[in-house]
Amino acid sequence: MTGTPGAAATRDSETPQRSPPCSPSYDLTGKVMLLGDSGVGKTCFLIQFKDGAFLSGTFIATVGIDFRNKVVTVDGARVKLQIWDTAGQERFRSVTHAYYRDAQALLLLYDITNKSSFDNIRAWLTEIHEYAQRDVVIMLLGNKVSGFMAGAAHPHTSSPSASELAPASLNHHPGAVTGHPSSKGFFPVPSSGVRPCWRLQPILSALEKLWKWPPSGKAQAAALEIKACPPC
Ligand SMILES: Nc1nc2c(ncn2[C@@H]2O[C@H](COP(=O)(O)OP(=O)(O)OP(=O)(O)O)[C@@H](O)[C@H]2O)c(=O)[nH]1
Repeated sequence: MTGTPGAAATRDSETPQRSPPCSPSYDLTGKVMLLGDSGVGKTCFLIQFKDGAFLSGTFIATVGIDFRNKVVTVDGARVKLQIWDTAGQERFRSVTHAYYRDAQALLLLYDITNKSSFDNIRAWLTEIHEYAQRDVVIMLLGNKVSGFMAGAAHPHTSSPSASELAPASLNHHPGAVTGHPSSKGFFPVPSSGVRPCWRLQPILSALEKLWKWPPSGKAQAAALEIKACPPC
């Protein structure tokens, strides 16, 4: 005789008893990565997204990679954003490259007070084109807007043109994304133009919803180039 005493036997013709499936607390999920030089504010950006707080104090560089989830409701759908914070330091690049492949959106940050962080955008784009999906949406975000006046010309938007950044497909959002107190009154605005692929739209809408911090004030953002949706 085989079998475990007391165990319910199940014949092929019978449907096994299963516990009801857990209903996830979201309808859609999207993987988003934060990229950019060390010190541009990626970790602060993530903390601001997740907890609505600005991480001030001593700068502690990220080691490797970390992520946080945030569920945002967009048009009645619950979108779970899995936001990955990567280390900006060169020595961790081989670790972070492995995570690019299944990301739907990449937020590429630079520090508007640090020109080299902007100049390095091109190098970041080269890496992105090598390791990320071809149709990934890339958004360029200018951080640390302290002292930057709403509507004023952005220090670095005049230098690179869309064609200079090509073949990257970017939405350019200078803004106070990390919520530093001196940056209040600014936030990136959604770009207009070609709508991204329908598959990515809920994820982008969720991101844009998160960006609407703080609720008052607006910064004018220049859309350098907008990604055309490849055929699905
Ligand atoms: N003035 C100002 N400082 C900021 C802002 N965002 C971040 N910082 C500061 O910039 C420093 C670096 O921030 P992090 O978020 O740790 O930078 P990071 O890009 O994650 O750096 P790595 O982990 O090395 O890649 C910290 O001292 C922050 O307090 C901002 O909007 N304004």
